[in-house]
Amino acid sequence: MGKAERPCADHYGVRALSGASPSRRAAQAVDALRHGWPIAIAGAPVLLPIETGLAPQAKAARLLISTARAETLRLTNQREAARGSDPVLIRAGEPLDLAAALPVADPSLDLQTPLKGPFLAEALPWRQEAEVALELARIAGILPAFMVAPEHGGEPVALEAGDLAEFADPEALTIATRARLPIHASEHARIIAFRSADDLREHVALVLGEQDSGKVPLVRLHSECLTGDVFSSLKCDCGPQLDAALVAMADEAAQGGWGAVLYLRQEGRGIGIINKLRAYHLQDDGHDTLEANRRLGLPEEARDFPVAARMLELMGVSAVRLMTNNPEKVAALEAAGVTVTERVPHQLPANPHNAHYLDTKRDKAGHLLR
Ligand SMILES: Nc1nc2c(ncn2[C@@H]2O[C@H](COP(=O)(O)OP(=O)(O)OP(=O)(O)O)[C@@H](O)[C@H]2O)c(=O)[nH]1
Ligand SMILES: [Zn+2]
Repeated sequence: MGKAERPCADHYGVRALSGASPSRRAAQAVDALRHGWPIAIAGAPVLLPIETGLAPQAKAARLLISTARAETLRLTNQREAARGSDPVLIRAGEPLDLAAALPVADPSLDLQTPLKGPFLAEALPWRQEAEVALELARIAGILPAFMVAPEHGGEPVALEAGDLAEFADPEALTIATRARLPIHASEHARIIAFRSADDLREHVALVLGEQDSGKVPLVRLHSECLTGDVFSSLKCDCGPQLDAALVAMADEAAQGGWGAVLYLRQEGRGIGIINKLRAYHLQDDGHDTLEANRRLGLPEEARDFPVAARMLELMGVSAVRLMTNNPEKVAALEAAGVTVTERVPHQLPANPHNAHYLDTKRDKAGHLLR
């Protein structure tokens, strides 16, 4: 990279960090990306998010995208990096503004907008920092694509690559409050709300039955699905699974046991509602649920199950009977120190709109579905 192209070259890699704690710096970086402001990860050039970028004068010849996106643009091949969410540095023939860079980031523009190529893939000496940048974009719910060292990109928020681990640390989670919550399945349900200082996603647990019964509870980890949970979307099985889990727990409570639904704010397997809806658009073009995430340059699975283990710990639960068809959930809870005494299958009837989705979960994601 030529020195003249680096704004603030004197500070490259040694940008002054604020006095904030590491997890707060990561939170500020997520906030910055969501707002369209640049970030500066120590050891890497300034990065401006292409989707949200608020810098009309910004221009850059280099862009940071994901492997999957680079494959679509025919800039790399699968052998170079196995995961679609791995970072790739590309260079355009001439500097691009944000409008010209957007089609590089957004697969929904593939057909309607010609790319300002040609692009060349370049060596990426700051790979770890680039991985952190793409992960911060995922957490912010934006497309994982950046202008690299843009001119006129604006004042960046500084952080270190290691700050992300502190931000994601489940130990930061605490119980914020509890309340009685009569629900359709049980008039005696209770709700517990959790939060952590920097990660703004607030998880909740719904508890049915008496915890002091001494029985191992029936537990369901339910990942947020706005479309399925609220609008009863037929594209997935989330809504019926949630309803059936609550009914099963009410039955359990009626028999002297108890159950808990942990409602995890990890919409779209962790990519956020907007990127999930982008994935739905790609699914309408024939891609399956995993390919669609990949084409967006996002992980196929980005949920954080250790946070669920932490919720159980805060509730005083060390062993569960887990309602799931997903062996990864069992493995993740056990890895985080929770004993899973039994996996309770949780399969609901398919419909014409979700049959292919369920087949993909069974055939490609290893879910134990018949
Ligand atoms: N990215 C993406 N997320 C989806 C899609 N369909 C459902 N989801 C999300 O997937 C999550 C539910 O995960 P599933 O894979 O259906 O089920 P699971 O929780 O892993 O497994 P079970 O415990 O067996 O139900 C929710 O966060 C949904 O929002 C999709 O097509 N794309
Ligand atoms: Zn769903």
